Amino acid sequence: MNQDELKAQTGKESVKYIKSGMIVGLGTGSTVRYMVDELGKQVQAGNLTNIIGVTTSSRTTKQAESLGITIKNLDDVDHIDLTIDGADEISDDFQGIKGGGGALLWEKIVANASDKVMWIVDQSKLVHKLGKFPLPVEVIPFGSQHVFARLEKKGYKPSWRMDGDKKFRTDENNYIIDLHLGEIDHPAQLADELIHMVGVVETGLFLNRVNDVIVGTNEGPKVLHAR
Ligand SMILES: O=C(CO)[C@H](O)[C@H](O)COP(=O)(O)O
Repeated sequence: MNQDELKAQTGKESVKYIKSGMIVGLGTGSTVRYMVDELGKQVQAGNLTNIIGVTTSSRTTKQAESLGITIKNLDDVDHIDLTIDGADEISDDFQGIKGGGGALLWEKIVANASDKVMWIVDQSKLVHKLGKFPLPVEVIPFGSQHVFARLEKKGYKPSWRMDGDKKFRTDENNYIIDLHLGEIDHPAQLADELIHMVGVVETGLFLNRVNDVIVGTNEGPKVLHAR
């Protein structure tokens, strides 16, 4: 199976964990698109009822609403039962890098409000150590060139996330700086250092945040329990 077929497999499989009446966090990305498509089908068929979705990006909101899934703002619900989201890398000890799609800030806020978090990935996302995938760091535009320079001085090999010939803008109108780090030996220490840099809003390091992972493999979907 190619990567896209594996993404479709895990996306579809994850909908089996959604039950009628649930408030569901809907992630962002190409794997999540398959999950939202399948959820839409189940809602339209009447197999899943009273589902409320809380989205992690304007892109997912648009897709979910077009399929007839009821969407509420995070502040209009008191909790989320289950959030299903993609990931860019997952290490042996279930730490993750997210934000390849630029939605890391809302994704982390939604994950924090969730009773359970499930990541859906194809097998290529499983790594021994994090860091091959560039680490996204969301920064506010004001003074961001100085943040960039500081990251460069630290040897973190930053690059601006681009959208054509303009800097990419997140749903909060911020920029993303991607760090090309190579293997990250101490992710918690790095997350702590980055979040304390003035101007940094959030990082794509998702540490101790996932409960279950569904991996799309050639032998079918595999469920891994993180905690
Ligand atoms: O974190 C994300 C978006 O901000 C995505 O979940 C992550 O980039 C994985 O995307 P895809 O399923 O397209 O590979």
